[in-house]
Amino acid sequence: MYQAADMAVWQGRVDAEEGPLARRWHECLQAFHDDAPPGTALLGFACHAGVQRNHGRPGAEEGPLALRKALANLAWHHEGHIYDAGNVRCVGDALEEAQQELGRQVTHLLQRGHFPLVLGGGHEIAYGSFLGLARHAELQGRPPRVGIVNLDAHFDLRAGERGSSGTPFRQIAEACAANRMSFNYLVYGISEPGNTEALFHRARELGVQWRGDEECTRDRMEDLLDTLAFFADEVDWLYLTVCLDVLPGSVAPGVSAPAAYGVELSVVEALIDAAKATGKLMLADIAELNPAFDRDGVTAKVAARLAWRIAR
Ligand SMILES: N=CN[C@@H](CCC(=O)O)C(=O)O
Ligand SMILES: [Mn+2]
Ligand SMILES: [Mn+2]
Repeated sequence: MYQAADMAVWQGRVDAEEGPLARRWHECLQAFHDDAPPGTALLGFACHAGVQRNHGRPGAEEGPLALRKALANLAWHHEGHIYDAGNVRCVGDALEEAQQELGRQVTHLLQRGHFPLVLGGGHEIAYGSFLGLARHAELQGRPPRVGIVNLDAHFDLRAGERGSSGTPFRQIAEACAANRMSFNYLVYGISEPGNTEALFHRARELGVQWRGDEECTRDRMEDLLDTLAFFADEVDWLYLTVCLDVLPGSVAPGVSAPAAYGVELSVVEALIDAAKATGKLMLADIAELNPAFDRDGVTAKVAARLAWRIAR
């Protein structure tokens, strides 16, 4: 179900005596409308049905609201327009409908020249985001080669009849095969204890590229960035998806499955910057923010910092 933006959420401190350079997001963000000039469009995906189906800890349906509240007070260092394009809300267990609706909204934003930044929501967000990008490609009349860059402790390539937060990239792989699109998937931060051998096998079968959490360190940055650059060279468009459980549990406790090890924030930010620097980034989302398990709002703040950086 789609809900238009509730601009009452965008509240915070006003430093009026400092003039226009002291503005914050809540003062600059605009409600999306169909004739809005191209900009970054925030779209919430209020959903944890996939997390529930995946036996995780529910709470991520409140993620978009917590993320907006954390973004509201951040300093505005941005050029251009940023819009709140509302929420897609999952009703009960109607995950498939919610993903289809998310896809429609993402396509709508892309067709009008915007950069959609989708705020989750469980990682089931990825299937809906991708559907939107794939439909946009179809409407453009040429199927581009799309590369998916996932920052995540998990492959999320699980098998099974029903979709969940553990299956989106396997579903995307199947959708690509059905539409004669290549499946190009690169994951940074894979935890070996957090993914079964079956998942590593599936990743190999599908030609997935990955770097483990222990490899995603500052002293290996050159390799990490080279890998991203080679990957980006082979595709026309990039879709960046950030699963907050890629970060150490001490940095991001407010997720369904906090990481024992995790990738440090500075590495995550460098990878985000590198994805942006390719000039091919069409779409991004931030998944798994779960305010019910957050500590002092710190995970929401980290998620907001990443959204801030993506939008910059
Ligand atoms: N989106 C999360 N997916 C993970 C969750 C792992 C866990 O709950 O421990 C997965 O299915 O592997
Ligand atoms: Mn994960
Ligand atoms: Mn994930």
